[in-house]
Amino acid sequence: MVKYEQNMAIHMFITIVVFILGFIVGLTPVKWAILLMIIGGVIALEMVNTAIERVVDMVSADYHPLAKVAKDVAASAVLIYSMIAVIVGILIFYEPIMTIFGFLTRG
Ligand SMILES: Nc1ncnc2c1ncn2[C@@H]1O[C@H](COP(=O)(O)OP(=O)(O)OP(=O)(O)O)[C@@H](O)[C@H]1O
Repeated sequence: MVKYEQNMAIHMFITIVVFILGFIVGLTPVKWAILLMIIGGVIALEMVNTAIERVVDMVSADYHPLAKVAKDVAASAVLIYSMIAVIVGILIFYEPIMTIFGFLTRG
C-alpha cells in the first residue's frame, strides 16, 4: 500500500506520531481502543479507496462521468472519516496534553 499510495505513507507517519504521543501521555485502555478503531478505519478506508481507483482505471481509461462519481465518492469517504479522526484525536489528547502543559507552565 505504501508503495502504491503516497497518502498511505502520510497515514503511517501520523499513526507513529500518535502512538508515541499516546505512550508519553499514558492513555487509558479505553482511549487506546478508540484510537485503534479510528486509525484502523482510516487505513482500511484508504485501502478500499485505492482498490476502487485501480478498478475504475482498469475499466475506463477515458473520461467517464460515472468514473468521476466513483472516484470522488470513494475519496470523500476517506476525507470524511479522516476529519472525524482529527476530532476524536483532539477529544482524546486534549485533557492529558493540557494537564502536562499545566505542570510545565506552573513549574
Ligand atoms: N476516468 C475518469 N473519468 C472521469 N473523471 C476522472 C477519471 N479519473 C479520474 N477522474 C477525476 O480526477 C480525480 C483524480 O483522479 P485520480 O485517479 O488521480 O485520483 P486520486 O484520488 O488523485 O488518486 P491517486 O491517489 O492515484 O493520486 C478523481 O477524483 C475524479 O474526479
